[in-house]
Amino acid sequence: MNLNIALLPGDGIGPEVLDQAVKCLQAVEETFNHNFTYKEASVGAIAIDKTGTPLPKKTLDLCKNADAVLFGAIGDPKYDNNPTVKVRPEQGLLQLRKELGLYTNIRPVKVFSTLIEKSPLKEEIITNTDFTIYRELTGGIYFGEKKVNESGTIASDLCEYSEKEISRIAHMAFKASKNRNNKLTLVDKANVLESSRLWRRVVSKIGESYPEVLLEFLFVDNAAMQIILNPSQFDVILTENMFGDIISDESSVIGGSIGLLPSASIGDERALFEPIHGSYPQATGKNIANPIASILSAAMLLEHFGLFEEAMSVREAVDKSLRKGVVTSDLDETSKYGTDHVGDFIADNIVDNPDDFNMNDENIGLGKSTII
Ligand SMILES: NC(=O)c1ccc[n+]([C@@H]2O[C@H](COP(=O)([O-])OP(=O)(O)OC[C@H]3O[C@@H](n4cnc5c(N)ncnc54)[C@H](O)[C@@H]3O)[C@@H](O)[C@H]2O)c1
Ligand SMILES: CC(C)[C@H](C(=O)O)[C@@H](O)C(=O)O
Ligand SMILES: [Mg+2]
Repeated sequence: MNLNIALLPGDGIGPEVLDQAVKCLQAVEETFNHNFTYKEASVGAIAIDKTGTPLPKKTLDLCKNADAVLFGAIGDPKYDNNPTVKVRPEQGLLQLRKELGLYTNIRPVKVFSTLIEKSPLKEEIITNTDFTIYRELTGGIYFGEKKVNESGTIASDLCEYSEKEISRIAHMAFKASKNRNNKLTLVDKANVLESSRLWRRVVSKIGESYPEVLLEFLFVDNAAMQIILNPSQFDVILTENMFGDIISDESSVIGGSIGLLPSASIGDERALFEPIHGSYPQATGKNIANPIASILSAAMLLEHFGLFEEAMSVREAVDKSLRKGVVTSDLDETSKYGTDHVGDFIADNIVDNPDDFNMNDENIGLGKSTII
């Protein structure tokens, strides 16, 4: 298959982890005889430094003309620590999501059996954790009208949703539940927020067309607790933009490190793949960031284009690195391996062995296809 992939390394550890994902895609190309082309462009703080804007037109055009975007991370302390600054790196990512119409963000959460003892939670709580968060990505409080009064003493962010915005991701989430364990949990704050009540009405109505899927509702404050108390009760979680952002970082704790969690952002025409973590500025240039979230995001990219064996070969290589202890220091304080060692190991272990592939192998961390 020919694929034209836009690479947006971004800031902080973004370039380091993205390099490892590209190495793995190149290994897939060689092993499975595909032809991917990569074109790189700047985004985030580095783009502001170069051009004054976090999403230069050149970058947006590259993404629009690509089959898919592979994204590193954005963000820089010089903006994080300055609330008065007007142009921010994060605006680049938000604008990109909006411009590409990436309304569904899929964040799979699963525990690798080899890492159970790395989790701060007890084994009996986290065993069998396997759920996917469907986070709405182009609406809600992130994109509503923002206001500050003249004296700068009152500020507001509007949280607005339309029926259309809710229904398009709801269908995606119901279909995903059908392919998994037929359970969908809508996480909201319908006891307080009008927008959440609209979510409940729209999702309940759509649920009538998916009678095999058990639809449950959970307030977000309770959900935050349940995810830690009893994560195996969840199958697919559907939620709005900001709640999804927060509960996905929380969920990453279950598996032992946020450096393991990938994501896919899907629209009707375009798709972008990125780790859920940020630019982890403290680690920039130190070769210590975990590249697995980025590598698994590349695996989700492969699945998106129907390259399931290829994606599985990447997942198996990731699993092997975990089993052999070729991991970064977030997973093993005594580890002598850096970001690039882990990336090299995984890329070197990408092999075409579909006969050995076994979905039920408990060593396979993210065994199931995560994208419908
Ligand atoms: N999608 C994105 O690009 C994205 C996501 C979140 C935050 N951000 C931005 O990143 C910057 C830093 O934000 P933050 O510190 O709140 O979040 P962060 O995700 O960058 O880091 C939080 C903590 O998670 C851990 N971590 C993150 N990535 C890791 C990796 N690959 N390997 C090992 N450990 C890892 C580290 O302990 C780190 O201190 C901010 O500017 C923020 O706006 C960007
Ligand atoms: C950087 C920020 C805009 C982004 C978000 O809040 O969506 C990040 O936290 C994420 O989870 O991708
Ligand atoms: Mg986030």
